[in-house]
Amino acid sequence: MKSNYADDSLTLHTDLYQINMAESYWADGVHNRKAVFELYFRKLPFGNGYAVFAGLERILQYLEKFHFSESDIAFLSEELNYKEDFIEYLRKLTFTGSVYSMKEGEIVFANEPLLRIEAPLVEAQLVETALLNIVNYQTLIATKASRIKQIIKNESAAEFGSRRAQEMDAAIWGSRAAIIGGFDSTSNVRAGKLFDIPVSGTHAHSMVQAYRNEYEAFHAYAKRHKDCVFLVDTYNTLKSGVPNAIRVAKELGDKINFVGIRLDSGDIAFLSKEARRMLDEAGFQNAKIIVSNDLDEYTILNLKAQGAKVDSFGIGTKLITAYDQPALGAVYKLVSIENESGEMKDTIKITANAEKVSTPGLKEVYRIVNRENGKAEGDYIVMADENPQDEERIKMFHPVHTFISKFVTNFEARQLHTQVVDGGKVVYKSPSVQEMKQYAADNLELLWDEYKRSLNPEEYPVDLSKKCWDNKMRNIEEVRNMVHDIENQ
Ligand SMILES: Nc1ncnc2c1ncn2[C@@H]1O[C@H](COP(=O)(O)OP(=O)(O)OP(=O)(O)O)[C@@H](O)[C@H]1O
Ligand SMILES: O=P(O)(O)OC[C@H]1O[C@H](OP(=O)(O)OP(=O)(O)O)[C@H](O)[C@@H]1O
Ligand SMILES: O=C(O)c1cccnc1
Repeated sequence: MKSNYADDSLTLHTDLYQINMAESYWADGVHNRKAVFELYFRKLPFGNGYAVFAGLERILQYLEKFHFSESDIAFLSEELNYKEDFIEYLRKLTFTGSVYSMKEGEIVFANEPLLRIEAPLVEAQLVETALLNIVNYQTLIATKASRIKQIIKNESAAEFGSRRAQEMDAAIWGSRAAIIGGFDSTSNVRAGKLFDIPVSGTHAHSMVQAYRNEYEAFHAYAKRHKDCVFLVDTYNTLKSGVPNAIRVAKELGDKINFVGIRLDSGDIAFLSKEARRMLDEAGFQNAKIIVSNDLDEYTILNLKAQGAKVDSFGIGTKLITAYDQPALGAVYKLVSIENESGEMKDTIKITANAEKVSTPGLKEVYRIVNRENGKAEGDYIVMADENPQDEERIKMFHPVHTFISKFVTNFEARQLHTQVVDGGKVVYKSPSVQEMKQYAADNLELLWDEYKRSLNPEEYPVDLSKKCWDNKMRNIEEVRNMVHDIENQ
């Protein structure tokens, strides 16, 4: 590493092109035009029917501290040769905009804004990379954790992934995201300290190997630890590990709290059933069986189908690396910008793929909850000056296949965005991580089971209001006309 900069900041944690665009905006005098960007993803990960939003707390920390430090400025000026006048401008730059966001733990879907940034163009542009980086990872892991927990259901889930995470930041923030998604504990001690989340752990094969003798190793562990989980698969699970665990537990009696055993290899279904029988026969009906070894929602579902006797699952690699889908693919799109006369004008990004066309304008997202059954009918995106709660009956229709529609009455429209930053000041206090976890669990209750199943879930409706849809069509038409005019020039 070149140097340990004492004043290193996260402000340069951006793509070079953001700074290049910032320079052009500034030189052209449009940098302070008010811009509105939305952050959203287009497709749910893992084939899941919903996602769990996470990342806001780190975004707030980042935005609050957003400024170019002396060493940042020196790098831009001396190494990247930005001109002095622009450098002087950057020196004083902070984030002065406003941010509206989903709460962490919110159940979210494709094509709805998770965050809305309203800020001077240059500021909103410069923060894009970091915001996407944070939300893409944390939301992905919270979603994977929730998906796994949906299969686990009542048994406990421990996050064991630090050694396999994509470096240290991912381990720490991934542990936190796992708890938000429904996990009960993490093995990462620093995550426990930073986020006040439960830490849990057993011991590794190395301890048994170090003593060579399994029985002695368990004894040594029990000498210093009241709560004991013995890892029983170092030599032979059923012939040595489980008998040694039982022997030590019997010998030490009340001196320890024999929590149980951990299985980490072999046929977990078979071994767990046999181990359960042996523990029960020895009088340890309350001893728990913890299992680990490359687990994910698929293996866990399969183990359950085989009647495996498991009380707790330890899950590392496949959770923390989002093994089967390593990127969420959230994007950050400009939806409205101030023109030279100070009016806000919608902007749109068009592609040949109808699903990828952005939805222009300043918008709000509501969750439409049926008052009769307490279940969500879908999410409803409206223009900012609309309030669905003022209406008696709303028509919800699919934004691409518009013939798919339904009328909803007797509903509650819950606004999903909260203002979290106002004029550069953070105005939101993050709840505890445990509260976020509870919030996610409570909000999952709003969904019919059909949206929550892990295989081929039903598509949850995320619809546009008529006004929002008309506005989108008008913008598409305007762009078409513009392209047509250029073609005919
Ligand atoms: N009964 C089972 N049904 C389905 N999958 C299982 C079952 N038991 C174990 N598995 C899974 O099979 C995969 C392969 O386990 P494998 O047998 O290769 O591990 P191992 O060789 O015993 O242990 P190690 O990790 O030390 O190599 C793991 O993901 C494990 O969780
Ligand atoms: O399997 P994961 O879901 O990633 O969970 C974490 C794994 O980390 C530990 O073993 P380690 O990887 O150190 O060695 P092992 O694979 O040889 O058991 C532990 O015993 C788990 O198997
Ligand atoms: O505590 C454990 O058993 C543990 C922690 C991290 C990785 N594997 C296992």
